Amino acid sequence: MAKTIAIIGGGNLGKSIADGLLSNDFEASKLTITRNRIDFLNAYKDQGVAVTKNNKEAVINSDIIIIAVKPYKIEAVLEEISDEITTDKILVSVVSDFTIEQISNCLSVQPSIVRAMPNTAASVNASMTCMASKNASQSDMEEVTSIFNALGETILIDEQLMDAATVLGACGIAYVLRFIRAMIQGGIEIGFDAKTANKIATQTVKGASELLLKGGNHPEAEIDKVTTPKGCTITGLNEMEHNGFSSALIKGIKTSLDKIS
Ligand SMILES: NC(=O)C1=CN([C@@H]2O[C@H](COP(=O)(O)OP(=O)(O)OC[C@H]3O[C@@H](n4cnc5c(N)ncnc54)[C@H](OP(=O)(O)O)[C@@H]3O)[C@@H](O)[C@H]2O)C=CC1
Ligand SMILES: O=C(O)[C@@H]1CCC=N1
Repeated sequence: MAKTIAIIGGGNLGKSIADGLLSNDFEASKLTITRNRIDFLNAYKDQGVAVTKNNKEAVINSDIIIIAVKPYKIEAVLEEISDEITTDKILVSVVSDFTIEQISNCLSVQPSIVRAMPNTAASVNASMTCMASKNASQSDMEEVTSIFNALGETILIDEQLMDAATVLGACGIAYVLRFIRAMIQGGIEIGFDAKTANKIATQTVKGASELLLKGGNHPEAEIDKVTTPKGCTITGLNEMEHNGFSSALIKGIKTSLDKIS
């Protein structure tokens, strides 16, 4: 990760990426972050990151440009920086619902363009990042992959699945957090103080994930190990299903996808 990086749009996701990079000992002096309200980036400035409103300057000074503005702003930003984009730079867009072709159409020259869909867990190096490209050279793709590998896990997908990746991986953080919050609320109702319920719920979610990530089993195989016949787990689990637990999640995921596409 020796190249210089600009994050255009230092908001929630842009800052998560910056936090992940800096915690991986990426040199602050090689990172530029832009946004309009640069006061909100003082913590990065204090660490030696270049903080500016000037997108053109950020692009000129950087090898890899990560665009992290809201979808309705990307066209204007690409038009603004188009003259500064050269073919030796790598353009990475984490913007949802804006295709590689649309990005390409906003540029006068064609650098390697990569669409990446990380999530806010990039800040703690635990992102799931789905990536797609059409024109990136192998070495440019390796460069981008190494950045996102440092921030968590990466997989290459067909660009057609990028909206689905946005829902499952990026929105997914919110779905899981709402699940954890409900666990905590339930934990408090059955007797724990909020802090203890939070600790038990979060570590249990981490443990369940690790069982799948490290053990490689299907979730139901692990559930079978917990459900004693006539026991409290299956009784509670079935009550959740009677109330639409799995169905609510699946419907929510489909509704999120309908909203993007
Ligand atoms: N948040 C998430 O979990 C995820 C978001 N995404 C995608 O990432 C993108 C950013 O989302 P998110 O971080 O949530 O949004 P935010 O609104 O938090 O961040 C966007 C940032 O862009 C800045 N900005 C606006 N206009 C410009 C400009 N002209 N030049 C430079 N910076 C500008 C804003 O700064 P200011 O407020 O100072 O104007 C703001 O800090 C979106 O396209 C979203 O779809 C993808 C995956 C996950
Ligand atoms: O909710 C949104 O629109 C964005 C896309 C992925 C996460 N946040």
